[in-house]
Amino acid sequence: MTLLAGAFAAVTACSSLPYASSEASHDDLYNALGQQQGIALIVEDMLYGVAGDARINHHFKGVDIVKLHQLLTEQFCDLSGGPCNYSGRSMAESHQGMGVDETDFNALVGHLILAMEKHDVPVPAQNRLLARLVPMHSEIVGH
Ligand code: HEM
Repeated sequence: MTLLAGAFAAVTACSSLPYASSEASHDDLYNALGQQQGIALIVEDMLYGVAGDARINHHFKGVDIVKLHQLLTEQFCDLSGGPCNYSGRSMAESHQGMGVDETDFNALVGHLILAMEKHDVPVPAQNRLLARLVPMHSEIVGH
């Protein structure tokens, strides 16, 4: 298991903890990610990481990356308590038939972690965003 996958597994194991039980901490997370502009840069770097990763970039062949960047930015903004409403498809619908496995999932999350590191997002805030992605795992992997 890679270090990053291990880190994600640790987050998964802790996902029942009350990370963000109040609206205030939602807003804090949005701010810690650098608001709209910071999130857009994080998503951009994550997608560059994905594009350069031969383990997973075949999944993204032919995908409209500008649109994907816009939807991911909107989704993370929404999830972190920012002033956005995610307008894309459900995770189940958009990943249906893709055959995403555990390794693919951890690889993408690894690029997200690296992008957050690059933009100096504090580790507790990184973990809070990852914890909010955990419930999507079962809709994305194994379909
Ligand atoms: C935390 C994990 C993930 C999140 C939050 C996520 C989020 C999203 C979002 C918001 C979209 C846009 C939905 C739409 O088009 O309406 C999307 C599309 C897509 N995702 Fe993911 N995703 C995740 C993991 C993965 C993984 C692991 C892969 C493959 C390695 C993947 C491959 C794709 C592809 C190829 C599309 C474009 C689908 C299309 O345009 O038809 N995703 N994802």
